[in-house]
Amino acid sequence: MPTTPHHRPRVLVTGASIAGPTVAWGLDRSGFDVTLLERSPEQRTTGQNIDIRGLGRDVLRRMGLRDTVMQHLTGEEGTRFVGEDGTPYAVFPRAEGEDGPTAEIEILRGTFAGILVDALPDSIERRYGDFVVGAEQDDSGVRVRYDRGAPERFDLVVVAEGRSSRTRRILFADETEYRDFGVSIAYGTIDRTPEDVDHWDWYTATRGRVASVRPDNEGTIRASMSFESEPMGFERLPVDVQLSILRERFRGAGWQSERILDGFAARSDEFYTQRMEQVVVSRWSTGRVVLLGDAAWGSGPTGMGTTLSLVGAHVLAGELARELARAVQDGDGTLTATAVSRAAGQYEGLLRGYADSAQGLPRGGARLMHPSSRLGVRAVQTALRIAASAPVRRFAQANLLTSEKHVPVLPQYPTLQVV
Ligand SMILES: Cc1cc2nc3c(=O)[nH]c(=O)nc-3n(C[C@H](O)[C@H](O)[C@H](O)COP(=O)(O)OP(=O)(O)OC[C@H]3O[C@@H](n4cnc5c(N)ncnc54)[C@H](O)[C@@H]3O)c2cc1C
Repeated sequence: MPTTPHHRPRVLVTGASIAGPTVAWGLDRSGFDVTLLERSPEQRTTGQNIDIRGLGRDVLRRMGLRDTVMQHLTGEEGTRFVGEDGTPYAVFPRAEGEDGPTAEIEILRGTFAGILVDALPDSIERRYGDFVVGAEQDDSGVRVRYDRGAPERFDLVVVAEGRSSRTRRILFADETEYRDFGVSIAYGTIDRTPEDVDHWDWYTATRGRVASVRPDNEGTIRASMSFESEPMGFERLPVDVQLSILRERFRGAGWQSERILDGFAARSDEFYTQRMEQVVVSRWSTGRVVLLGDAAWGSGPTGMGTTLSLVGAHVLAGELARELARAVQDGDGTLTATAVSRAAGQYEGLLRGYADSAQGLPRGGARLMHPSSRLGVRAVQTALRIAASAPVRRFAQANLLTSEKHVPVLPQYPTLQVV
């Protein structure tokens, strides 16, 4: 259990979604004095289905949260690839311990972030509605400047601000590269009808267009539409312009396209778009500032972002806990810059290959799932039909449909285990 250090190093964690609360929880338990800062004025509750796979499940267990999470699943029973009339041609059922397109643990992002934040003890200071505008380091710490609040000093800053992290743009601009996958995606919530089923139904049309609908546990349907395109700033356009581009692009696409478009327009406050691109940062820390989660390795949607965030947060907290325990043993618990670098190096060493393999789609991979011709659509259908057939399914799920490779052995961190 945590020793009480003479000095509780002060840590600022920015971002209260998945990675931020998880690392904050672990650091607090290990003897750090944690402040969790979220830019949004209140906890963000939106977001669609996210998957928790593989090692992510182990982290949940260690945190004692698995049972709570299992009570809040979306209820998705599997994934069906369907033709224009809605008839499935390849089906991947959800199965315990198996990670197909529908993972064993599917939960709405806002629900999961809420569970993580609710698990935080009162000893963690939570602040909403401010963000970092600058950070200067010296031998003994980091001086952080905010948009609104007065500057403060910390021993360490963990940046868990998601894919478009502002603090990363300030401090890691030269180390960051963005890899474009050639696809834009639109997400929204639409009304549920009696015809809807509890499967994720996925439809591939010609001209690089894909649409899907999936159930949630709130009585609505989560829909998405993606299309192959050159980067054109679609994601930054006003919502009404995005909606009309999408309508034009999906004209004649068939299946439930018109229904989804109407649904997006009806609930435009829940409509948002995302470019499929991967953030690649050549190093995840600079001195006492460490990147974590989508801020460090984000791309999407690969189905692995949440798992990686859980695992990364657990490892980073665990490695910093080790360094703090050593600093307490050897002195007054003051965390030197060398100790922080050592922990950050261990964390990057364990996570880098895992994150790269999970987040980096094979070249052309996203485009392959968005064929342009009828022949291309038929080729995708054939590949999926084969992948869904027993006994290929188990192999495919382990090797093709999920890209979890270079999986590290999760070290044991005594302070991060409640059970
Ligand atoms: C609103 C929302 C909806 C999402 N919807 C989906 C989805 O439908 N499907 C899916 O697979 N993934 C979705 N994601 C992404 C998914 O949560 C991540 O891929 C994954 O869980 C990794 O989480 P993360 O904590 O690293 O980053 P994110 O989940 O992206 O969280 C980053 C957090 O940091 C906050 N933040 C941003 N900038 C700052 C700043 N400068 N200072 C302080 N805080 C800041 C954000 O408000 C957010 O709460 C969504 C994320 C968000 C924030």
